[in-house]
Amino acid sequence: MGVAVIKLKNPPVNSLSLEVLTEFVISLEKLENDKTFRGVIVTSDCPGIFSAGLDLTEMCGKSQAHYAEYWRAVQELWLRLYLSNLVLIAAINGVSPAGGCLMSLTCDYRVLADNPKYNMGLNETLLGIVAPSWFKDTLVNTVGHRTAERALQLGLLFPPAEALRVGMVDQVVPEDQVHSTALSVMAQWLAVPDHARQLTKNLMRKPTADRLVKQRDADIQYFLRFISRDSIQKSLRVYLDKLRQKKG
Ligand SMILES: CCCCCC/C=C/CC(=O)SCCNC(=O)CCNC(=O)[C@H](O)C(C)(C)COP(=O)(O)OP(=O)(O)OC[C@H]1O[C@@H](n2cnc3c(N)ncnc32)[C@H](O)[C@@H]1OP(=O)(O)O
Repeated sequence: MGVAVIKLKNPPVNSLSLEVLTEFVISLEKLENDKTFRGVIVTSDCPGIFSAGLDLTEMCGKSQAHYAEYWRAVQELWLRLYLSNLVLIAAINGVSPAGGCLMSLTCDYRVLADNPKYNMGLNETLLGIVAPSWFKDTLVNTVGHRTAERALQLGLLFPPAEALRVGMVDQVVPEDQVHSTALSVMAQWLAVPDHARQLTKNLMRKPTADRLVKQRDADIQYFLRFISRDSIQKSLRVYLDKLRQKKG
């Protein structure tokens, strides 16, 4: 039925490095241009981890030019996913904090494996950083304003039952059924004529996407100022050190 599977593979945690973002955009572009494909299942090849989100090492101790290039790539992937003409279904087979969660929120439907470890949410505040307005918009459009406000301020990571309750995911299923469920949901979405579904998706999402499109450069400048602050760099370093020391 013309369904591709994109399996994120950047061990150990599928962090969204510049290379991963760039490759993802290229893969999507190819699929969008190949009329034999009408849908994509986005999933992970890393056991227990859908994606650890943006690659913190790309945002720490690098040059301004690097931060700008990185942030443009983050914007690009979000825009491509959010406005994709393809049906996108996230088969979430692992934990998905921050950018990992965002990626799934851009999809049309989310199936999450029922494992209490597989938390998801936008936890940026816990790192001492702030989710950009378009991250916030994506969450608000999915779970509503009040739930998003509380989740964003507290940096909440929701276990599967909670994620389902607040509408962050559409279905929670046993781990071994995530892929088959995504496939059967895909069949349902593909039963709708493409042009009508695509125009409707665009109608729902374009106003949100346009807000970023109209101010992409300003958004990059804001990111540069924010990420270059000593206090933010320090917060990121402390957070990364904590992650690294966990093993020791
Ligand atoms: C104005 C605009 C402001 C911009 C704001 C930008 C917004 C940010 C969005 C983001 O996505 S920030 C990233 C947020 N991500 C997280 O908080 C997740 C952090 N990671 C974890 O919680 C855990 O690693 C995990 C995903 C639950 C997996 O746990 P596990 O025990 O399996 O693995 P670890 O031992 O913790 O990690 C292995 C290895 O990977 C490194 N690592 C983990 N996450 C990241 C990451 N996001 N980026 C880069 N590297 C990461 C971790 O340090 C370990 O490294 P080594 O010790 O092996 O060197």
